[in-house]
Amino acid sequence: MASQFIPRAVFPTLDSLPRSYFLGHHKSGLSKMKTLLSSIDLIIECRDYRVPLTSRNPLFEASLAGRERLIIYTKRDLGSNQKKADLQREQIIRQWHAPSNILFSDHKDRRDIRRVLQFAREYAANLMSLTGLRLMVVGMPNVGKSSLLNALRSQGVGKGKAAFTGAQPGVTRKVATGVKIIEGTDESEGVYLVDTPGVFMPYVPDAEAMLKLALCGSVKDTIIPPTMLADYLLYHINLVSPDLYAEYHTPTNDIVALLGAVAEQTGRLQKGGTPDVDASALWIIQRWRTGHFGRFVLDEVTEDALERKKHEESSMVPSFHQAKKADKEAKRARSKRPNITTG
Ligand SMILES: Nc1nc2c(ncn2[C@@H]2O[C@H](COP(=O)(O)OP(=O)(O)OP(=O)(O)O)[C@@H](O)[C@H]2O)c(=O)[nH]1
Repeated sequence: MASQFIPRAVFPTLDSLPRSYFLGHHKSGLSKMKTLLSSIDLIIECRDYRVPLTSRNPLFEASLAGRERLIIYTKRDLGSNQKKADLQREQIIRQWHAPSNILFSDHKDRRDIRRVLQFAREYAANLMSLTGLRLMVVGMPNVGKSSLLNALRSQGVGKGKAAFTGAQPGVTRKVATGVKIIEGTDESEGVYLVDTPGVFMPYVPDAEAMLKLALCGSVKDTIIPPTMLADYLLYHINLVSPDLYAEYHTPTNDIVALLGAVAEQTGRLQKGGTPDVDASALWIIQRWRTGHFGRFVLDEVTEDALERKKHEESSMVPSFHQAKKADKEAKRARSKRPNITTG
């Protein structure tokens, strides 16, 4: 009888992983956002549906505090199968934010985009501003801010793309000028949305959070070794169902074996026919980011987990200076150790 497959219950993360990705344009973008605040009526903060807790950036709390916010959990289509468990999770997230408004979105779903537009329309009507409503969209890198802006503009005023989007973080580098997403009426000028560059947090508290953010594409794919990231993905896939990669391999916790099989079957081979493990790892990761190998959430979303997160955050918001120092120390420690390999 074949032995039963047992997925890993925990993923062993390394303390020496980089925990910072706070770049120059993140810092300057955030300063610019602060200077614009007085002309902004409402902030739309995007967070990634697959990491609802981990993609909350404490920098936005500190810098945009006191401003009214609509939180939109983006990329819902990549984390939800629209099953009962998904709806329950969304309910927990709603309760977490109550009484604030939150929405979930898939930028290609017209109903989701209509809900955001409806919210903006009602907000504008309540404000009764003659000069129109100005919104600013903020969020971590690659969370889908520019895609949301384009979708709102397309559906709201029937116009084409106003912002570049891309699969890697950092496509938007500067705070843009507002683009119209809802036409004005005789009484007002309409609704404008300002796009901003993604801003990463100064320091990521634990190594696993960094792996989650990297897997969702918030940091460049060169920051974490691809094999390690693919291994982290395999750990999650196995918790959902190893059937998700059945066309490549039988259930396994061995990332090198899976990547070898993927390399063979997709032709990712180096000279001499050896498997190109890094290229295969990046391929699997990119496939997951486009909805293959399962749609699931990486954070544990339970009432207890939310409480724990709140507690953690209240006891720790390191300054940029502290974060840089901690990152330098981690880099020094890394350079003294042998290369990181997995499997
Ligand atoms: N499946 C899916 N993909 C999305 C969604 N929203 C955005 N994306 C994809 O995510 C990637 C990043 O989207 P962007 O809109 O460029 O993200 P951004 O937040 O503006 O990125 P920065 O330039 O780093 O600030 C692109 O490949 C988009 O196609 C969504 O709702 N569902």
